[in-house]
Amino acid sequence: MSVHPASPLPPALRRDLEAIVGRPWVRTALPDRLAYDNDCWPRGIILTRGRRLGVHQPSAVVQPKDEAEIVELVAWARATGTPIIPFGAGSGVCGGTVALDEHAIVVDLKRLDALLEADPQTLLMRAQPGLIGMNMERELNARGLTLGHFPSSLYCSSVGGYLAARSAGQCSSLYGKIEDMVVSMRVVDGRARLIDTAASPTHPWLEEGLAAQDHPAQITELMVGSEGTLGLITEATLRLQPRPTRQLYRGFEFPSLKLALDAVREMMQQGLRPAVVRVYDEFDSLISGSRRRRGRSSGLSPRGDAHAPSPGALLRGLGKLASKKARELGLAAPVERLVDRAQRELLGRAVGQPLLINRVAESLPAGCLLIVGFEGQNALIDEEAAYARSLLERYGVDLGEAPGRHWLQNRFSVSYKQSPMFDAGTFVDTMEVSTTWENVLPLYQAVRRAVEHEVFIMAHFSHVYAEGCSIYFTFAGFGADLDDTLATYERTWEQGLEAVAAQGGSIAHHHGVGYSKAAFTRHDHPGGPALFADLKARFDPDGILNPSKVYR
Ligand SMILES: Cc1cc2nc3c(=O)[nH]c(=O)nc-3n(C[C@H](O)[C@H](O)[C@H](O)COP(=O)(O)OP(=O)(O)OC[C@H]3O[C@@H](n4cnc5c(N)ncnc54)[C@H](O)[C@@H]3O)c2cc1C
Repeated sequence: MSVHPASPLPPALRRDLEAIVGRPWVRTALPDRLAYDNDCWPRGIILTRGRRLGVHQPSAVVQPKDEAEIVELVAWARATGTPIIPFGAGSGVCGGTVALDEHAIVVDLKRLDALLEADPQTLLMRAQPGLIGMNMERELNARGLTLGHFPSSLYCSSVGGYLAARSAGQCSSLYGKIEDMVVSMRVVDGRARLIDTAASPTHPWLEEGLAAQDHPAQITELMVGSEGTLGLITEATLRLQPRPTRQLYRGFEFPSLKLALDAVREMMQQGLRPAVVRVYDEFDSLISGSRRRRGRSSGLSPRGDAHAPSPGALLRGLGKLASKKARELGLAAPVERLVDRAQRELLGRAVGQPLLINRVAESLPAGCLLIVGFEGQNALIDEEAAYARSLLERYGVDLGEAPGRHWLQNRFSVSYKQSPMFDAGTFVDTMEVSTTWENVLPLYQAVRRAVEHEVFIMAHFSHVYAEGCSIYFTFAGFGADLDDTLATYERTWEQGLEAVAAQGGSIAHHHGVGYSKAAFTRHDHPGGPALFADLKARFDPDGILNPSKVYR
């Protein structure tokens, strides 16, 4: 392991930065730079576990305290040609905050963490970008309010990060994605101009012949999802909701994935608005324990949110699969016991046999689990939930409230259990794509076929709309050594995203693009590169803001 300990930031530039934000808020020591070497991009985690450190370390980490300091920082970066990477909480999973140039500085916005206003009358709030989601929710809840935005990373992600990456929370079917919640923003662009998208007559855009005050919403639209490439978000005004007093969550089981998806599609197209809809494919359902029979539903234990399965869950699932297969093959009890004894060893190797396991999982006559939840203030919710229940029972079996309650209680608990898998030399990652209903199953199959030789893969379907839904693939794999693991990881992403593009799906739904998917964005928007170049010329003519992200 060799890491260059000294920052390449020249002393004179360091002094400039100290003059802007104060000495304690400029960090150039190796441990500080290594702390920002990666966000939650699994490729970076593979590198770290393989002791290959410092690949993407910035030259400095700077923490401004307010908008004025951010304006000064951007002006300084323009003058010195220094790339700037905005940083919220670093929970992004696409390498959106990694430094690709050793002179880049990270601008960490966590000191701007105030909830400035939350008005129960207008149901609007103003927040600074560094406010962590869970802290915000606690403050709002104390006032009887909620934003309604619950990404699984709620405890470790920020308001600015949500807006910059077009995030989606678990309750997006009711409350929308973050772009549906934002009213306006304050942004410092790459020319060091402060843009208030609620617009003022003296807006600098007027000089360029663009009447910003006539198009405030459009500027907000451009900035949401721009992932720090067009501006640093310094404040946002967002719509609030009264905190729900009623939460009705249930589980259902369907004989096939197709029937589960048909049921959900009909529910959405009839105009029902559940807060949460999550259909798990056969293997994910098996891991979730959906194979219990009706009437024993109190023992069900669907996983919380599935950013990635824990190694235990994955191995238990593989174990269930092996025993089930043994029973189906009519193996006598002693043989089954033998299978059991061999299981641990076999399961350890199973992750190395992705094609075999993927195909066995496909041949299972397993059912599919659905978690569906309704939230609100009054009896209308009871009626909507009852109507949904009768609709869903035409396709599948009601498992009662227990699976729904269990999911609700554990919805933030699973996502943090990936480390042991990386420690064991395997990797786990997720690929969230989206498409319209007629293409959901073909896209699901196309991606499975494309990567089934490389990794073990399963999926759930959430963030549903009248016209389609997102597919959230979880995959796990490993290689003989670090380089082999990286090669498997990269082949999986490339083959997976090529399959998504060829099948006409969108390569991202809510994790953003970052660096990892930037080479594929052109598939989603054929005219995109030219449009993006035009936007860069307007907002960031020197290309200092988060270079090589979103498009490359
Ligand atoms: C366990 C886990 C679960 C997750 N679950 C979900 C989920 O359910 N839904 C979901 O949508 N995502 C999820 N994510 C992904 C991630 O949490 C989101 O992308 C989130 O929006 C990132 O917020 P952050 O504050 O951590 O941003 P960061 O990772 O710090 O930054 C993300 C991007 O936004 C830019 N950026 C950050 N702040 C600003 C700013 N103020 N101005 C301009 N640009 C900025 C960065 O440069 C970067 O490009 C999950 C991640 C993990 C690790």
